Amino acid sequence: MDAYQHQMKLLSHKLLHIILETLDVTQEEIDWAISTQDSQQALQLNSYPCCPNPSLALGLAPHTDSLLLTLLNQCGISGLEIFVEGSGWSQVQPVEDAFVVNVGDLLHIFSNAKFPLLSHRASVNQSNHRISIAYFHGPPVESSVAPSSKFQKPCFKSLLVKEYLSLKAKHFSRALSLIQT
Ligand SMILES: O=C(O)CCC(=O)C(=O)O
Ligand SMILES: [Fe+2]
Repeated sequence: MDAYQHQMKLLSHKLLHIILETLDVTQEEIDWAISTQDSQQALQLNSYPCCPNPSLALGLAPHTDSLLLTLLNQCGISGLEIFVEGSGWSQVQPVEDAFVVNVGDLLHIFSNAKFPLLSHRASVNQSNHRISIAYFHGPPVESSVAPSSKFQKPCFKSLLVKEYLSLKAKHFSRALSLIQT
């Protein structure tokens, strides 16, 4: 598990570098997102046992991920669903040797909403016990999050990362609207 987490950390740093370069942000901001000291990282193992009637149950309720970036491994069994405006919930089929990369709330804020969030959930199935592995990467909890300084009209207020996370814990999907300018 430690080796897996280490590889996820390296991959999330590489991806964030590429993503942030497209925003043309400052080196200081890149350091904030990727800084190795005090950055948040967590590996979450999700376990969804078989369910006799999947239409009556959900594995994981709809949500957006809170940190900057998530690397999700579906371990070969489908179950992840995303909400697409206009067409509703649709399944994300697992692709061999590939991860699902989710933009988290903090990256949405930092990109001044340029990178959209996708609400997602996990369904259960009758025949397979499903496991998924989510790796979450975020900046230090004591740092501040705000739209990058390159945006002249920030659409979110600045606040501490830990303040945003407690707003999210209390207000779930309404947290973002509470910090809109
Ligand atoms: O199990 C899945 O496919 C989704 C997991 C997830 O969204 C999460 O852990 O945040
Ligand atoms: Fe998630």
